[in-house]
Amino acid sequence: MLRIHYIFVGKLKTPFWRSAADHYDNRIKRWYKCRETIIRDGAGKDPSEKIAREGRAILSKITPGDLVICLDEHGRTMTSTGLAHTLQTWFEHPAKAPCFVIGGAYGLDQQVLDRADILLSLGPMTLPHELARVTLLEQLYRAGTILKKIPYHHA
Ligand SMILES: C[S@@+](CC[C@H](N)C(=O)[O-])C[C@H]1O[C@@H](n2cnc3c(N)ncnc32)[C@H](O)[C@@H]1O
Repeated sequence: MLRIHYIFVGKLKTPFWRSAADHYDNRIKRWYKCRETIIRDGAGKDPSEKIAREGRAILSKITPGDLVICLDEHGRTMTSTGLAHTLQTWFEHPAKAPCFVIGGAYGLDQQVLDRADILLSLGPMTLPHELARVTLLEQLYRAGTILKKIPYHHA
């Protein structure tokens, strides 16, 4: 089964984000073996310390088999069809599995961004990390339906 790894900072605490994420996650899991790594929100009041602590934890969870895709509003944008086809090419790389990384409230540490193979933007506006997570999952579900020719994406 094709694999996807997620690294997310913080648990989804708000019930409606949790429920929306589960909705797409349960569908994606029919096709792909998904592994979710949750990084604890960095303790402390100083945002730069939090980001640095979270960054170290994220880097420690990335394995050599991960193709690192950091979600970042300054990254490259793709259409949903483009993501589907790109996902297909990532899946064809036998030694690597796509690993999607989403930061916490203050974003991702520069060292994590530097480790990324790809920076992927969901659009130029800044989303709360919970919504970025749900949007990513919906787009991965959509990509799966495009690849499997399931009538969900009507472009
Ligand atoms: C609240 S945002 C952090 C914003 C912060 N200003 C920054 O420097 O990144 C939390 C996380 O959600 C993700 N995110 C938010 N908006 C995004 C977008 N438009 N495209 C891709 N990822 C986004 C990123 O992974 C980001 O680290």
